[in-house]
Amino acid sequence: MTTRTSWADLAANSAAENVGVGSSSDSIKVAGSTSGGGRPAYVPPHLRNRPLSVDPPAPTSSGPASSNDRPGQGGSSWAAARNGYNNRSGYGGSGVRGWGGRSGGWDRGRDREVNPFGNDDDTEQAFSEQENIGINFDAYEDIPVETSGDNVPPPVNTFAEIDLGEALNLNIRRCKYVKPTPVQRYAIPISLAGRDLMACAQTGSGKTAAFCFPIISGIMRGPVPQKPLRARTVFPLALMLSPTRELSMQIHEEARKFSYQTGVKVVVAYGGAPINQQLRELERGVDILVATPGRLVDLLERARVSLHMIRYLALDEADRMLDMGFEPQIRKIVEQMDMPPPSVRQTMLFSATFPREIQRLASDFLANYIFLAVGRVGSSTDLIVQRVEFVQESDKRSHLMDLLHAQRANASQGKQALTLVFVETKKGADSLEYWLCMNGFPATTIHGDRSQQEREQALRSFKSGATPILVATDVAARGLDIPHVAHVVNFDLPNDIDDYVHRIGRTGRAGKTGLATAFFNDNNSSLAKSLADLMQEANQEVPAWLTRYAARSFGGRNRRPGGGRFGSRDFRRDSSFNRGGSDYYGGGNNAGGYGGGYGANVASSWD
Ligand SMILES: Nc1ncnc2c1ncn2[C@@H]1O[C@H](COP(=O)(O)OP(=O)(O)OP(=O)(O)O)[C@@H](O)[C@H]1O
Repeated sequence: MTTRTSWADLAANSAAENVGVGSSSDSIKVAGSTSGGGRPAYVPPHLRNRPLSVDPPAPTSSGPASSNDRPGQGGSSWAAARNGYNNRSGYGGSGVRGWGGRSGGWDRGRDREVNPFGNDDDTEQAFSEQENIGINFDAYEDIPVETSGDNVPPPVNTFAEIDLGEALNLNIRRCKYVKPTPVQRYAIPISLAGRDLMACAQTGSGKTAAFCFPIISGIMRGPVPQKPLRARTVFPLALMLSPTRELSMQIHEEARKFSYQTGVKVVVAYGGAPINQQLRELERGVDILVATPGRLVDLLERARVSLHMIRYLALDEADRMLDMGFEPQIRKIVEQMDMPPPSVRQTMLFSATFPREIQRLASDFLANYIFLAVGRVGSSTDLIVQRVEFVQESDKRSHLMDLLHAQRANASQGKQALTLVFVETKKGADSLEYWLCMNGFPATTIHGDRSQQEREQALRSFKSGATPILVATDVAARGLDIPHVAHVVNFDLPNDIDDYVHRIGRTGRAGKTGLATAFFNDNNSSLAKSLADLMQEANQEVPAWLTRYAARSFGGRNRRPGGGRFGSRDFRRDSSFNRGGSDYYGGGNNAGGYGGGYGANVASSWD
């Protein structure tokens, strides 16, 4: 067992970076709005945000306008993007429309667009010193990057190099994003060039913006959609799928910020919330639909949503979406409804982990795609200090209590960092929450047996610091971006190393440091090898007893073949794939390379 003193120091450091909770920060909202009542007609993006007059929008008269803002003009990067798009879709020819005045609101001014930055005022004041300003992106500077595929577009170093358009650039500034993260540097130019993408980058490294920016920009500049007239059916242009309700809500919130005053309308649909409210919101117009698979299938079966006009498909947490639980639903949505085929739409898959067998499945959804790995595929970021402690089942509670007491003792006055505790079962979550509360540690839970309202309330309460401990099952393991989580405790370790990677990734986000503690015992021996390997790769101290466990175990599901920095790289580069004329990817020999970027850290393609 490791010493407490060193843990306490770590906890204090991590907490010091993450303190500040106490404001009523609350970025998760219930979908939809009840205002409005009537059902206004769909207004395409190019007609929205225009003054009420029927005159065409005046071209910008001053300043270096981007091509996004000039009707009929295409900057070079956009020209490339549309070429890619037109090649695949045949939608071209109807003329790319420029963007006009951006005053006014939705629906020709009938409906005001709510400012998604408006509610953040408190949060801004409380956190502005700690958040995106001065983020330590230097931490990512020498991160290894690998790309493979045909003619990979070069990365950019700044947002200014990418012509995303004035309105989107303004929103990027409102978000206080000063420069792109490594995954954004590579993924955005690739997507803007119209290419399909399978991207793997570490937790908390900005993947959401990496797929949102090109989609929003693409819709703003795309041809005017000729949407079929079908009563009560809506035709989104982009679909973003994610595995959990809370993650879909979060993506929706982010996408709404990025698309504020661009005229691109984002709507979310997820289970557990009243469908009528979501239907009303959809009827008011939708360009980007963010959804969980189950609720989307429901909407498709009711013929309230058609995927016929989809130009962009993004799967967040793509490996999770294609594992056994979700794959049938995803196949139904992508292959058996009316979505255009891979060669017509543009598809982007993102995750921090991409097991080889899932890459193989995923390749069914992609056409001539580029594989991008930022950091080792499936690795954790070394911004997270990882500790593993040997704790018998019966000692777990008292051990957790010791950790929490140490953390409390080290917390700076009146300010408490957030702690996320992962357990295996829903019952276990409830019981641990009760016990913590009984012992003077305010806690709440999130798991699949709670109502959606309770889940949302729990997250709100945790985020605001009112209940600084959240006991969760894997429903909170992926994607959730909760500022100020200083400590993730794996009270029960997961069976799969990839789940461990996602869980600990709830801390140490966007350049900040974090701490992750795992309780290990004989029940977890099948995880020993992969855990020890992962920790070693992230330059963590591996306890001698864990190395002994690892030496004894055979790994099974969690064995990572290949080892090394790019142990789980693009599966198309496997020798078994390239032999025997596999039909997964036609052209292993003609793939172009990429030179440049991070110099020695960039692996060349198809080597
Ligand atoms: N260019 C940027 N500059 C500053 N902050 C950024 C930038 N891009 C993203 N962020 C912030 O980084 C945080 C993490 O981003 P995001 O949630 O997209 O990570 P992720 O890679 O999707 O993580 P996960 O794998 O856990 O889903 C968010 O708070 C986001 O606002």
